[in-house]
Amino acid sequence: MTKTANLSLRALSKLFDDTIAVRDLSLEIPASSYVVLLGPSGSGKTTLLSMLGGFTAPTAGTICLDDDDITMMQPAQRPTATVFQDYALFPHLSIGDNVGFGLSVRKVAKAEITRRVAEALDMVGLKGFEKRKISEASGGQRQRIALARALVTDPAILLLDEPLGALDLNLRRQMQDELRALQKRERRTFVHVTHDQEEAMAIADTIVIMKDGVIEDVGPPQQVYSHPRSRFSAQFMGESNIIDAYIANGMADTPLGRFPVAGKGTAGVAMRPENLTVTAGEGTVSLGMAELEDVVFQGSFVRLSARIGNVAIRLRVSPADIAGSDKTVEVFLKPGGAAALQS
Ligand SMILES: Nc1ncnc2c1ncn2[C@@H]1O[C@H](COP(=O)(O)OP(=O)(O)OP(=O)(O)O)[C@@H](O)[C@H]1O
Repeated sequence: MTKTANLSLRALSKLFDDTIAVRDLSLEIPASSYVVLLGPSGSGKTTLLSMLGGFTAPTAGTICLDDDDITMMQPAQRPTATVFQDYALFPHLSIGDNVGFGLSVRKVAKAEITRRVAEALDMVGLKGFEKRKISEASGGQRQRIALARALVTDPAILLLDEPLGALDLNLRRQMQDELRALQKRERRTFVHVTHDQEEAMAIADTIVIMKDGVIEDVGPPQQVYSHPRSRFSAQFMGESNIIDAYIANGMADTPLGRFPVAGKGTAGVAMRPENLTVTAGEGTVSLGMAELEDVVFQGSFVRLSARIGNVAIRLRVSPADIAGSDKTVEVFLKPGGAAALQS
């Protein structure tokens, strides 16, 4: 059985000279979960991952695995393994020797290394590849070899720093599915850094959105997407219409009228383009007449840019919905389509 443990980050901070890379960050990561750290460049994702892996010492705060404080433990001593963005494979060693490297360094017996390398290669779909050369491996295979090399040490926590950054889009999607399936099968915790919000939504159990070294939003993909905590989170997770509002008792008064909102914020309202429509239906609320400014066909859907008075909005509708419509359309909010923002 795979070892697995709850990870607790408590008031973690990291200062580099006068830069605060991570600021008083606390987070509970339950055992066996897939966590994705998402955020723009410079938001502190890599620094946080590096503190989890033991490569960067926190300036303050603690990292605990269940009841063990591992904050100051050396990388090789802690039950973590890291897959680096560039994979850091040794080109002159065989695939098997690359995967077994960490075990040889730890002086594990040869027969056991052979067995565990075979197991790790099997986990990533490269059974029997031990003797092949790294130079013969494709981009996707290199990615899997790097994964196997991390998994061979039997880590409770696997840390992945932009693991799919070097792959083209199709392979990236395939590897996203494989990573998620591997994590579910192995039941280890994966902490995966990316700045790609689609990747985060495709694989995470929990998305942690970072900005300026702090957690801006956290939760399951559906929640972070449909009920973003802040304007930044709403915009970072894809297109969103954000409007000012006075919110009380689940109702928002806005320049587009009064309608129900979900969530407990008071700082504004976010509406995803797919939650606005040009056809009335059960439970829809009219937001008024809009002037269409741009119509872009994208195959299965159409993107509309429009203006209701002086409020610019974006909609995503089905091609049939706007067939034959003229420059002016009535815009409706779908039920549950507006989320209240906390900041
Ligand atoms: N070794 C270092 N020395 C000085 N400043 C650093 C160091 N490492 C990171 N920083 C700074 O800390 C902040 C956070 O950087 P970090 O690399 O953790 O962000 P990131 O979210 O991983 O960004 P990216 O997506 O570009 O990798 C940035 O302002 C960065 O310049």
